[in-house]
Parts: sequence; structure tokens; C-alpha cells
Amino acid sequence: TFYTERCNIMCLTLQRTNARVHLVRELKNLSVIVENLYQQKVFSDEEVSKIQTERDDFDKTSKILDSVTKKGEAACYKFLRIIDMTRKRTLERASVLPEKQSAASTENRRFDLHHWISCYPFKEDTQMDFWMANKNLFEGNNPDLSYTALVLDKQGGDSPSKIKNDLLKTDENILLVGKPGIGKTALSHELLRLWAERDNEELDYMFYFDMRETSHITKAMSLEDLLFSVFSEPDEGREEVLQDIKRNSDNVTIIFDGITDLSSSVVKKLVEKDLLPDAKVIVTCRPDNEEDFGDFLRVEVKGFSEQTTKTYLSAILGDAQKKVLSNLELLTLCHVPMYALMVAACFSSETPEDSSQPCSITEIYINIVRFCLQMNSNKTKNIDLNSFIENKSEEILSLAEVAFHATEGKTVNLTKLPREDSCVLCFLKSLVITEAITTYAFLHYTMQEFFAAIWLLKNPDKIKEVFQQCLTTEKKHMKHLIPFMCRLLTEKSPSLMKCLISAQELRNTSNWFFKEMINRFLPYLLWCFYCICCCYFNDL
Ligand SMILES: Nc1ncnc2c1ncn2[C@@H]1O[C@H](COP(=O)(O)OP(=O)(O)OP(=O)(O)O)[C@@H](O)[C@H]1O
Repeated sequence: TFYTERCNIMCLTLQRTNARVHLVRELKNLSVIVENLYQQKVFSDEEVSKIQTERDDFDKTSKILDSVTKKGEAACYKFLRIIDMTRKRTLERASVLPEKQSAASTENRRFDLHHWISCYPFKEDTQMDFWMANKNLFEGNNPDLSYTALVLDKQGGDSPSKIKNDLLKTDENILLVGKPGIGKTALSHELLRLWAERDNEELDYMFYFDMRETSHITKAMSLEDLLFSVFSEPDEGREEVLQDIKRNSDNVTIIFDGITDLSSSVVKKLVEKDLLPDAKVIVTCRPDNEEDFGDFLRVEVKGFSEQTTKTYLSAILGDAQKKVLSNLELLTLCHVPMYALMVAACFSSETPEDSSQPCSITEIYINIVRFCLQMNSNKTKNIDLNSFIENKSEEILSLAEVAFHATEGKTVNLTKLPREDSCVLCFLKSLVITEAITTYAFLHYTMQEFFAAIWLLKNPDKIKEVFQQCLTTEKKHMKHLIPFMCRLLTEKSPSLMKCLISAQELRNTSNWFFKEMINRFLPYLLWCFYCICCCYFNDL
């Protein structure tokens, strides 16, 4: 009864000429109001389009008010609640009046819409979603098997959920740093989910950019292009939304996930606070890229603790976890969630007792690649896995070539796609770039790096060039291929390479590879060692 009475009063109040006159004059950011009315099913698609065709803001506001009041009490209630929750943006404050006032302006001062709105006790408010929230990002995340081993440099020892909440609440810029596959992307998705689910009455914005998926970010772009070309652009009021973002930059959080450099001028300006000075910026990167973010709050992502690793394996493998627990090297590697996932996948299927178990990162990748191909080869009856891989070597190496070029270009978007019936599709996922463009990417970026290393070994004349690239600022990310190559060149089982590249070719490469690598990197390693010693003794 209380609700109905309150709605009746609202409907009447909204119709009162006094309030209406002021609303028509003072409502702004109409697109925010219309979008929220649409989300709350007060307006249909058709009604939204009609409002958008109105000539100017005055006509638009009149149309909104007319439509809402015609719909009755419940609609009026929702409308006023939206204004209440977004009033910082949608309701102009009456300006301070000069000494001499006309009769109308005196009336303006007497009637304070902010006060008027705040008289309504909106009790059952829920969180208001703004159209920027991309809900798809949160699908498939596993928030609870999480960050027991995550350490905040400044707050070690806190619980995972406290850490995540603190990360969300702090006004400081944040640098999430950690080795490949450790869970930086997963953590940034978690922050997005928490942001979208929290109870917050303020209208605010959060933007997420996967720096590898959206390679067009690296080209010079304006703030407007950056914000609206990756996310769905508002149907109308683009300029209005942009101005709101600029004026209220303290309500904006931007995540740049997987950053390797600041070659994009718009990203650089955002990181350096030349654009949106009060926005909070969250960056994720691998340890070799952190030097550009010295004044950020550094948070190291450390993966699973021993206990979490065991819980994870037990949840996925049940009794079969014993096979992993008995292999200490493998268990240790599984603190990296990416490796834990792949190990769990491989061990989830029946393996003969005497089959070799992976003991290094590359072996985990060899196993998962063989495992996926095994699944695929089961469709081809009576053929053993090695023969299957040999038969498909052309397709596999062609994917490896695409992987190499994508890695060199710091992107996950694969330009050349495999045939629709290709066995290598099992390593890929489709990636929606825009509504019109869909492409393919590897299931994980580290898998792409693994395939890139395979291609290099098939094309050894390129290896020296890559060694050189590793020492440059722009291409130093290529160094992640080297550990893969080292292991792939050894003859230890399980071998994937002998099915793809002849033993003689591999021997020819390994004859010079290790010597060349030491010559190239030893001076650099010695220099690093010297620097570490200096720091250590200075600290003492
Ligand atoms: N807390 C977690 N709980 C369960 N699985 C996780 C967790 N964190 C990461 N993973 C798994 O590990 C995979 C790799 O994680 P993620 O992509 O976040 O690593 P990353 O640190 O961003 O790697 P890279 O530096 O290569 O980009 C994820 O796809 C997910 O399957």
C-alpha cells in the first residue's frame, strides 16, 4: 500500500506544471535517462527511436516526461528513481543567482529539483547498469578457486576477497604484474565482475581493453575512438557521454590488459594522466614490461598456493590427482593456473601407467597439444597418434607460421584461418572483433607462443634475428619463445617435434643454437647479475 501511495503521489507530482517546467529546463544527459528507462523496460525500442528523432533537447525531454506520465505510477516511480540515482549527471544544479532577479528566476531558486527528488525515500534501489558494462566478459570465470597466493606488495596477508575489494576501491593506479599464465587477465575480469555486481548508486564507468585483441588501439586514435570503437557505441548522445566522462573522470576506471609498451599515444596519455586526469588506470603486464609504470601501486599476482593447487586438482581430477601429487616437479609447476588447467585436462583422460609425465613447462604444452590432437585423431579409426601428427604436419606447421607472425605483431588476432575441417581448430577460439568482424585466436596467448617456437625451429635461419629482437625494447616480448625452443630441441620424450621436423634438421639446429644463445645473452645475464649484486650489497 505504501508503495502504491507513494507512486500515486509521484505521478501527480510529475504532472504538476511546476515540477515539469523545471524538469524540462534542467534535465541533461538525456541518453543516460532514456537508456536506463529502456533497461528497466519502461520504454520499448520503438519509443526510444521516437525520442531520438525529436528535434532538440527541449522536445526530447517533453517527450520523455509525456510518455512516462502516460504510463502511470510505476513508470513515474522508476523515472524519478533513475533521476535520483544519476542526479550528479542528469540534473543541472540551479546556478547561484545574481542580485537582480526576474520573477521567473526567483521561482527557479525557490524550486530546487535536487531537494524535491531527495524527498522520495527510494528504498529498494538496485544497482543501475550502464550500457558500458560488457557482461559477456564474466562468463566462465571461477571466482572462488582464486587468489590465496596473490600478494599485494603493500598488503600481504589479506584474504583474497579483501584484496580484490581493496583493488576496486583504491583511487591509486594499479599495476598487476606476474609471469605468463599466472592469472592477471582472470583477476582483471574478476574486478570487472565485482564492479558490475556491486551496490552502487553512483553512475560510473569501467572500460576493459585486451591490448592483444584490440591491436587497432596501437594505432594513433583519439579518446573518443578508443572508448567507443571497442565498446558498443551509444546510439545517440555520443558527445554527451564523452563530455560526461571528461567532466567526471574521477568516476572512470580503465583496464589495459596485457600491455607491452606505450606506443599508442592515446594509451600513453591516459596512463600519464594527460587525458582524464582523475581516472583510475589498471594495467596488467608480464615482469619484463613494468618499467613504464613506476608510480603505480604494484601488485604481484603469484598464482595458486600449494593448498589451492591441491583443491583445484582434486576438484577436477578426483582420485586421479594422485598421479600429479606424486610428481613433485609437476605439482610445483601447477601453482601457475594455466599449467594446472592443462595438466588437469591431460590427466582427466585415462593414460597408461607407464606413460611419461611432464616435468617442465614445455612438456606440459607438448602434452596438451598431443592430447587435443589425440581427441581429433579418434575420429580417424586405426591410426596411431604419431602417424596422425605426421599426416597433418602441413596443417600444424601452417598454424605455427600464423602464430609466429601474430606474436611478432603483438596480437592474438590470426590473419590466415585454417580450413573449416582442419584438425588444428581444436587449439583456437573465435574472437568477435566487431559485430561484423569475427576472427580466430589461440585458446591462450601462451599456446600461441608455443606454436610460434615450433615454427622458428622449422625455419632456423630466422632464429638469430629473433635473438636480436629479444634485446630490443620494441620486440623483447619475443624472448618468451626461447625457453620453448630449448626444450623442443632436446631429444627427451615425449617428443612432438620428430613428427613435424626431421631428426637431422633438429640436430643441425641444436649444433649451433645453444652456443649462439649463450654468446648473445651471457653478457646481458652477467650485467643483470652484477646489478642485482650491487642492489643487494647497497641494501646491506
Ligand atoms: N584464479 C583462477 N582460478 C582458476 N583458473 C584460473 C585462475 N586464474 C587463471 N586461471 C586459468 O589460467 C588461465 C590463464 O590465466 P590468465 O590468462 O589470466 O593469465 P595471464 O597472467 O593473463 O597470462 P599472460 O601473461 O600470458 O597474458 C585462464 O585462462 C584460466 O583458465
